Amino acid sequence: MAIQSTPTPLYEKISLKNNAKRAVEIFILFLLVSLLAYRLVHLRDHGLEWQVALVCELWFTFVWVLIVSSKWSPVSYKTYPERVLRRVTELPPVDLFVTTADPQLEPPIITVNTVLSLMAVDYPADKLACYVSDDGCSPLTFYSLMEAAKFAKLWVPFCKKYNIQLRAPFRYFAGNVTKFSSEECSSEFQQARDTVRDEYEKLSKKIEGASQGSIPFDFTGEIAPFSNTERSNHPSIIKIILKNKEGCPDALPHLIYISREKRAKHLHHYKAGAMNVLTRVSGLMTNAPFMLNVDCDMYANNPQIVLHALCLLLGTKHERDCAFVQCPQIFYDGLKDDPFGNQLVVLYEYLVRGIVGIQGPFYGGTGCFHRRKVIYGSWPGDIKTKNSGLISNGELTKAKSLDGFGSSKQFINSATHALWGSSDHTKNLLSSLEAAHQVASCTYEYNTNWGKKIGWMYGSTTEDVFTGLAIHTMGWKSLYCTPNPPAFLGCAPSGGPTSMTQQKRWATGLLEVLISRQFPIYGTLFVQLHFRQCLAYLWILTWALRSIPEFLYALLPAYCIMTNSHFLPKYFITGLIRLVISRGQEPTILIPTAIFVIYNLYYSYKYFIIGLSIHAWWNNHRMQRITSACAWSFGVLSVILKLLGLSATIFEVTKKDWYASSDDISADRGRFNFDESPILVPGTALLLVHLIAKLTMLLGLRPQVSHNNGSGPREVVCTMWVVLCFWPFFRGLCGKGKYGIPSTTLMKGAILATVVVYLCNIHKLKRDL
Ligand SMILES: O=c1ccn([C@@H]2O[C@H](COP(=O)(O)OP(=O)(O)O[C@H]3O[C@H](CO)[C@@H](O)[C@H](O)[C@H]3O)[C@@H](O)[C@H]2O)c(=O)[nH]1
Ligand SMILES: [Mn+2]
Repeated sequence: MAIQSTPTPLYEKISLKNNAKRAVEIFILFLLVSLLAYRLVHLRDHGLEWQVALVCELWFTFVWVLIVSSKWSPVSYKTYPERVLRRVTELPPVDLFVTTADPQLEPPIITVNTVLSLMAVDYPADKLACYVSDDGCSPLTFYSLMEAAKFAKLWVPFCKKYNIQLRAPFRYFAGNVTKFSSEECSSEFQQARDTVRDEYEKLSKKIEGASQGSIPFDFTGEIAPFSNTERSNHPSIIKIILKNKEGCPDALPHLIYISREKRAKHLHHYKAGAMNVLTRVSGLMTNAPFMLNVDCDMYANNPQIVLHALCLLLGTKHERDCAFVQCPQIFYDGLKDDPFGNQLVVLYEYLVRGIVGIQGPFYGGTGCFHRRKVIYGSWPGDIKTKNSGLISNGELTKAKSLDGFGSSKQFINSATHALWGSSDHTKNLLSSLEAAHQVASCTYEYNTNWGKKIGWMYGSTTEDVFTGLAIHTMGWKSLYCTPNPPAFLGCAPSGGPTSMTQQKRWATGLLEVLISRQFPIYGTLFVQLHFRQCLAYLWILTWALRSIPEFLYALLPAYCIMTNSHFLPKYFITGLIRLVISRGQEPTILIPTAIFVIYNLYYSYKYFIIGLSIHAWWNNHRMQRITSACAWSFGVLSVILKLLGLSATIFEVTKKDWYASSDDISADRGRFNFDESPILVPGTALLLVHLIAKLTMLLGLRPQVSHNNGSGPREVVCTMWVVLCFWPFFRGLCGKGKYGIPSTTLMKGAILATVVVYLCNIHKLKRDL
């Protein structure tokens, strides 16, 4: 692709100022340090409570330092797609990847909509190829895609002709579009719209019928390869569903279905494995220098997104400044005030925008445009020196190519082409089919660098952060693309077990990265990872570990009430009042109070300035405590089990809810729900412990201690706070059906709570003796 030289850049970098916030952050840090100092000085006069509190607070300070230092360079980019069209003499090809894994958890109609939205983006169709990876090996998914391809012949021209903005049909037809352009009011348009709508309804009925089994597959014709296949035991199936008519930019892009070979004895590495197969097969078939990857539920919401991303990919002076372009994860039909705290708005607005000014956003697994050569393991310096250790004289050396890229000669040729633009590469879909089957086989990666130095990294259930970290460690930068309307929209998991399982997978995967060969501190000391980028990575990679101090800290007030002791400096509340009245009697109580107040004010202020409500802040704060206690603690557990060799970590696919119409959405959708999975036990137990503590206090069952040395209003306020944070569980105690905590979970929680209460009392007795 040649870029004509013109002075107008394709994007504009906007640095956002936030000096006031910095001042508050430094102030809180100062307070935290003072609290720690106070604790240290008085540690000898107090017991276990103070030691535990000190360790937890040390940890919180560390986490605070990490987050504060890494989000101080907030940057935004404004992109100008029309300039790409003007400046670039020839638009580069882009390969589009969609992954799906389970037709039950991920209804094919969702995948179909994502695929349709991608096929309809504003970009010459002969430059696009859409690859769908199906890890479920499902005839249903394949059938749905074939039907979708027929519908696409109507849908794509319709969108382009009338410049429709929403190109995922289910959203377009569900939306109550109120504003029509003059063209859209014409009767011709209305007629076209009605036809397309009827066809879409037919399509969704067909897919629905097939999902419910009312259309039996006869396993003949195109579907024949699916007969006698099992999900985890089948040969590779690669089907060209649609083929772009050679060089016809107004037709449809290629659409290719891939179900890689799976055999029981061979590891398949979940999504990372699927991405690597997609990379290889697309390398053979189209070999585009850029690749977009989305989850099956993330449809393209901005039809110009490919152009926006190209502004950044082609606009930087040096390629090393943009290894990949990440768009934020945004969700459609987001519930009001984010009751499950999973819309990630503040995370993206603050932390991610902050690190954009350092080395760039983390790779988030979806909504990301990659440079193919970066995925092939090339280093930023290779651009100049053409020497990556894998390559000599622009050709892959024979010995190295074998353990690097695998044994397919055709693929190695295509990789050479992708890396250096040399060597012949035929881009013929049909002629590459045989080689495509070879590279999609489950043995292809043996003795190669796939998953180690090339492609998506293996060994973590968050292959995305792992792969992004590897790229940043090599010294590449990444850029953040936030066009308006948002680039991609996806489906947020519902609250309760689904959301917890997702968080558990994230915490597990991140911890796996932390203990992997990509340890960020090593990357900073010996490779090219920037120091503050390393801090940002540490912040996210230690999510799971945070559950331990948080759990203990949450237990402390209950422990103190039951044993009639205290963990906060004396006169927490009364002292404050006395301080105000008589000025300066007990300055120490100011420290924890100020930290608590400022921390919460500061966080709620963040929500406030990006236009979210205080309620949204509270929901997020509360869910953060629940997630930490339930999901993240299980993350630690699963990594420990993995280290002990007792069980492997697995990628559990998140269930995607499908609502055919807005009438299906129940009013209780924002209510936390429960099932019998053990992940909800820690939260239940924590709540029970606090309720027991309150009860012992009310019934006067606590041991007596000398005046002023026991627990007081400060601990009571703290338990109240914990109970408020775990309010969904409290409601679950008396809820019914899926909104109530099932009796088995309650039983397990009660046993755990009893153990904790018992241990507290034993400890107290020992101390008194
Ligand atoms: O064996 C598998 C498992 C999953 N997937 C696909 O991976 C994607 C993400 O799975 P999902 O269950 O939706 O996970 P989320 O937690 O919603 O995904 C986030 O977190 C993942 C890492 O944990 C990233 O891979 C995702 O891109 C990111 O959106 C989906 O398209 C799946 O179809 C596969 O292709 N093969
Ligand atoms: Mn998802």
